[in-house]
Amino acid sequence: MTTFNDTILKAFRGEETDYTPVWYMRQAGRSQKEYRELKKKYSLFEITHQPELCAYVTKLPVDMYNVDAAVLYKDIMSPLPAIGVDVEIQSGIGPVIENPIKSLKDVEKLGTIDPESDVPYVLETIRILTKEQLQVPLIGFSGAPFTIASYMIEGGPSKNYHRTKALMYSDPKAWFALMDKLADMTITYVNAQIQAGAQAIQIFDSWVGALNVADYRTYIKPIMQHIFTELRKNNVPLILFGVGASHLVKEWNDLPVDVIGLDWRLSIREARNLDVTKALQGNLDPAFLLSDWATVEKKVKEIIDEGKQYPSHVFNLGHGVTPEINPDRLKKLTEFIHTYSKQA
Ligand SMILES: O=C(O)CCc1c2[nH]c(c1CC(=O)O)Cc1[nH]c(c(CC(=O)O)c1CCC(=O)O)Cc1[nH]c(c(CC(=O)O)c1CCC(=O)O)Cc1[nH]c(c(CCC(=O)O)c1CC(=O)O)C2
Repeated sequence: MTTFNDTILKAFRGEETDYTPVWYMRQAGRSQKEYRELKKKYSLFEITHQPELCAYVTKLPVDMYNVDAAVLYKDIMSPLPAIGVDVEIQSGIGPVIENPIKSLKDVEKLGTIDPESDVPYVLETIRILTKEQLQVPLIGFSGAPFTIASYMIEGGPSKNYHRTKALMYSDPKAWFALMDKLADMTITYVNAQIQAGAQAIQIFDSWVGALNVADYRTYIKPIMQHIFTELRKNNVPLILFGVGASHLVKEWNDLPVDVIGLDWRLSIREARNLDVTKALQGNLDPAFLLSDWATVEKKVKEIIDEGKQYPSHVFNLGHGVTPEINPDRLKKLTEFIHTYSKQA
């Protein structure tokens, strides 16, 4: 019987580790053929509503790639039906919301989440994984208010978030009411994941990089401060991640988080030069995984070397695994990260 490997939790907490631990955003599903077979029969929501099946999908990459953590298979949209938002994931489009938020009146109609009755299957999946199946930590997650709000206001994926920003600028009352509702949802939902057994949490603020620093401070930072202050009471590591948000990393560094997740736009060295003091996670551009192996190796060594000069770094991609990435590549990459970082 193998023993529980908590290396990644140490790294999340800023402690030094024997090697650089690694997990990949969107490591579950996507490129795996076992998952694609399942997807012929079931939708994302159908999988996540069946705890045994969802646990299987979550654990698959841990077994296949030997990564140092599992990340729960579900979407950032998963808790929305509980607060009264009709969301559907449409193939080729992404999440689609029929009745977008337009005003304070719409915000006031939103309800609250009661995880034990609204999403019992999420909690059951976590229990199965952490009590029975995993020998590595399970990372739970939630979307952050800006990113979730962008889908709720735009009605689906967006390129420029114009409707979202227009509501934010023109109707602060509606905006802050929406932020408060989503902050409450996030806190309640994440607390329940932790109580069920999740050992670390990533908050995806994937699209907040669309805001400038001044607007981040006015419209978002106080809400994020509140969320992380509440979540911190659980004493599990907290990771904050966003895409195209290099200009915000100094703001993030002020928040009570343990780890900052970088995409590929800012190197680990550059982040340190900006006086970012938190543990860092990242940041191989997923595009490298479609390159020849020598090119991958060179870049990965560079990232590990930069991370090694500071006490803690968790390897990850700069954003999620894309469906066309060959699973063998992820297996080889994980092996290389483990071996090289032990020697470096
Ligand atoms: O697959 C896509 O990314 C396209 C559709 C899309 C989804 N959520 C979405 C998007 C992007 C958008 O349209 O804005 C919207 C979405 N989901 C998510 C994020 C956060 C992020 O990645 O920055 C975002 C926003 C940013 C982004 O698109 O990358 C997070 C997410 N979705 C999902 C997971 C779980 C997982 O992959 O294990 C996770 C998070 C955990 C992790 O990183 O591992 C799962 C998910 N969401 C979704 C799908 C496709 C399901 C289907 O086609 O039936 C799937 C499953 C799959 O990839 O096979 C739908």
